[in-house]
Amino acid sequence: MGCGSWGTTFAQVVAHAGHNVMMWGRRQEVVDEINTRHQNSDYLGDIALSDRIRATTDPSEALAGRPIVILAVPAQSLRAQLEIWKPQLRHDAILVSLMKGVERGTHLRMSQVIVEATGWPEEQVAVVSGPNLAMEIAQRQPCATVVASRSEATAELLAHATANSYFRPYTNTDVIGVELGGAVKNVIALACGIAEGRGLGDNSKASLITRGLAETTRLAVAMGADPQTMSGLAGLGDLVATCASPLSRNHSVGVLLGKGLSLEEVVAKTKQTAEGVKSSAAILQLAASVGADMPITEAVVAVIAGKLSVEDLADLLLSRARKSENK
Ligand SMILES: NC(=O)C1=CN([C@@H]2O[C@H](COP(=O)(O)OP(=O)(O)OC[C@H]3O[C@@H](n4cnc5c(N)ncnc54)[C@H](O)[C@@H]3O)[C@@H](O)[C@H]2O)C=CC1
Ligand SMILES: O=C(CO)COP(=O)(O)O
Repeated sequence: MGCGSWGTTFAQVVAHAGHNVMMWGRRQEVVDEINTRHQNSDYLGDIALSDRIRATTDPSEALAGRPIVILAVPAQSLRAQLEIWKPQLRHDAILVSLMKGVERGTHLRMSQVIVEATGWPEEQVAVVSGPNLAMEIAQRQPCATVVASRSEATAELLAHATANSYFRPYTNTDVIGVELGGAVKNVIALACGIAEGRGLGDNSKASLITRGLAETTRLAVAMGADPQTMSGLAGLGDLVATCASPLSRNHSVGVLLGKGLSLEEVVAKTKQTAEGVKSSAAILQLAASVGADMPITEAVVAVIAGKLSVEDLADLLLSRARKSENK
């Protein structure tokens, strides 16, 4: 459900794992191009899509009778979409989130939004998160990911359904850690992009990545996650990929902010979803509710809100009281 970069690329992953896939998209021209030319040129250039993939703008055609439903719309639109889609879902369908965000207002992770909006049991919900830049995967470059569900059997089933010659899923039952790793790395990537846009080098970015992992871990553990998840693919793995890659939309938004563009100017230039822009404040509020200190996230939220200039960001972080690294 969603014909953007990741929805389309993931459909290709599933097709290459040997399954037929029906995609739902909002725009008729995108759906037509997938069906007739086997391409989604707006998002994936001239990548050839598998013949196993078909698309429709009709949600009931996409959903009716499907045993696995994969959700790939922007995080902040998920709840409204699920309210429309819920009546068409097969009662035993497994619902899978590909999204990396936290809902504004409720501070809920995407799997929690799914459970709340559909009434589905947690055991029928899974999430996929890891170092998975869509364009690299569309080019069949090898990578790994994490498929997480409260139910080991659900995670196993989905790993089986998605594993192919270039995509290696690992299972995990720590849904909290996997989802928070994915959501917070977008905020740290914004910070790394800002540093890059300001002309700072690799020491600054490595410091942000490492301390970013420390604050992600603080939040995740306070929410009940396993700290080991944070040194895995959905934690460190995705953080490194997103903070380093020019393919990352969050990273790219940060670079433009760092170069001095206003948020409005950057948003106007950015066609695709950069979840960190909208999720960062929700993540900070969630952290405040459990007493987790997240100084990099706080600084990014202040930049996005126009309360801190990019020139002052590094000074703010460096002027904090010194402390022990491991506390
Ligand atoms: N692109 C990537 O490399 C990866 C993206 N993700 C996550 O996947 C999720 C989706 O991202 P992408 O597919 O990359 O985004 P995208 O911006 O490429 O595509 C989003 C899709 O959702 C549709 N859409 C936009 N607003 C909508 C609304 N209000 N209601 C319904 N549909 C709407 C768009 O038409 C588009 O088809 C995000 O949470 C992102 O963080 C996760 C891993 C990799
Ligand atoms: O989540 C991603 C890679 O794992 C994609 O990152 P962006 O959303 O910043 O492009």
